[in-house]
Amino acid sequence: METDLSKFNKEADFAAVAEQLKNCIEKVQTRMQSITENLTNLFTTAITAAFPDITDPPIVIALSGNNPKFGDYQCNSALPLANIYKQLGKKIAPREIAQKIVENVPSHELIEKFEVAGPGFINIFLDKNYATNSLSTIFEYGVRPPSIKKKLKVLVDFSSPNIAKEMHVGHLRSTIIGDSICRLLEFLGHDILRINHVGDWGTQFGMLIAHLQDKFPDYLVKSPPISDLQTFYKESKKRFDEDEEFKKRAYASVVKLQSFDPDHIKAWELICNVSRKEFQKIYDRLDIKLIERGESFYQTRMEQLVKELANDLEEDEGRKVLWGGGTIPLTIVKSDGGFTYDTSDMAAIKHRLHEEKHDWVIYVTDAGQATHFQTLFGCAKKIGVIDEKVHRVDHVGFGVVLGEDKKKFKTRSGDTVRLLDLLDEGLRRALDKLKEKERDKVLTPEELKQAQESVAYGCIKYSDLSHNRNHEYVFSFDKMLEDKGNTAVYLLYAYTRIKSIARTANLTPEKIRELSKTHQITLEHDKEWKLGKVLLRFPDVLLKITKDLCLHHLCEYVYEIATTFTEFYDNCYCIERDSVGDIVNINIGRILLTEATAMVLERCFYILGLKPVSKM
Ligand SMILES: NC(=[NH2+])NCCC[C@H](N)C(=O)O
Repeated sequence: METDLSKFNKEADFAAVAEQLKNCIEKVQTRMQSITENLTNLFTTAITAAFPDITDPPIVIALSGNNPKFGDYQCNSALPLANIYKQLGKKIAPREIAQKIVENVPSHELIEKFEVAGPGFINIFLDKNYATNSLSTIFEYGVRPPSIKKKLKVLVDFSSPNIAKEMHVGHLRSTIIGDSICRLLEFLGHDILRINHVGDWGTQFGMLIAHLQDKFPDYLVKSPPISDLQTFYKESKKRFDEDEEFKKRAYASVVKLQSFDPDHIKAWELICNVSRKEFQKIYDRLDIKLIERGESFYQTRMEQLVKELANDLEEDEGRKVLWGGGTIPLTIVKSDGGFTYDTSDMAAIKHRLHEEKHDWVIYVTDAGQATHFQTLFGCAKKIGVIDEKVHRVDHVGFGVVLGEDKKKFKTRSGDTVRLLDLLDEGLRRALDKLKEKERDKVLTPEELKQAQESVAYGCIKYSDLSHNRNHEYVFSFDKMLEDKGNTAVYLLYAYTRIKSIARTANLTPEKIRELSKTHQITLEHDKEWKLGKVLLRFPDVLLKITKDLCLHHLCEYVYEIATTFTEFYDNCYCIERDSVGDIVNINIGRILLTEATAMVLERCFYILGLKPVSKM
């Protein structure tokens, strides 16, 4: 390339180039490249250049199947393009289209070569040098997320149990799925607010407070002993159903509470605190961080909302409802003048999108509430609260939890399962499993305890996340504690095995990082290459999950890493020994690949809320 030096404004250009370079370096340091995104961009360029007369051409990039003959990725745009031309009355053979596309793809370090195959598939072969360099950056900068278009303010509404009622397995699912979504979006670099939208404001508080006042008249000066809120709830409910006088007082209490009468607020706080303590025990055990902002938070906003909506509300048998284009309306004001779950959700979404200016709000609840959220979103669009051009809202629904008998998850005696009991059982069963494998004989008591907790909580979280959340799911400790198949136990073991390889070779992670400066990951052997390519898909997997918020994609990916690693390890020596078992050779390139695998796994585990242990 020739440069006209007379036009070269040295300082300004130097500064511009330096700036560009700095940006490039920063990008490599903080972000990993998404192969699918890169290919999509390249093929968009190629197809628009080759076929400028087609607006919005189909860009279809997919992973090739298992046969290396078909390359690593495919562009399958030629066939649909041929169809578009056919409809326009032009006959062009798909193979010819494919050929023309290939000729127009700009050269890129990612791609070694293309092959047009069959009726017009474009097989794409990744470049090994690119792969080696890309994987090596992991040692220097760690496992990084892919680029995002814009840093978003995201609110995730999850867990959200109800005060004075039992937190049940449905809430456990919401807690696990919601936490994992937060971890993923945080890792991608978004700004996340984790909100526990607890049910702390319904009419049930009237009867609870009235009952509290009767049973512990000195509650304002002495904390009442109501550790067993369930029983307390049942007692007050019984009185509410049987005693007209009490019922009246209960209603009066709600009114007083909702107008913030200090004594009623005090009673309400006492009751909420009991539940809060119980919920926190679960969150601490599962290492879940959440900020409580319950329905009560919206009381004054609900009052305001009703005023603002005066012209949009319709009378319906004494109720005031809001239609949003769906089959049912939201009930904004009940016939007795009170507010509902709908009212608080409408006030909440307005607060979230307009006062707090979130770009994206995610609700994680059971699929049974799908209609509620559809209606909420429909109404919010209608009254201008959701602007589809700038806001994204998702209801992340999930199926019901079933027992091993495929019936609703219950204890043997038919009661709802207490979550703390469930976690305790997990701990017990995890310990049994570790003892069965005689791990108690090799681990220190401290290591054993860590392994026990990692397995117990890990298996509960993982079995939930690894199932497509849209389906119902059978809760089975036997299944989740199996050490074969896509289970937490299998994966945690796989991870410790991978970590032990370098340990056997006497190489610490620090030493391996040191070695990565002078040695390269090897991707020569078929199985090395296969594993390397799986690791490079990490950014793509994360981007895919941001679209449908289905974490099972990540679980499938983790499982694929573990099984591909096993294939590699069975075929490629990392450490060679002589006949008496002494180490005679360490293959550094393979140790590097092993460590990169462990690092990607660690990152995935983190997003899934699993805590790997290096010894198990
Ligand atoms: N904004 C919301 N509606 N969040 C979900 C609340 C879940 C509700 N408390 C329940 O137990 O079903």
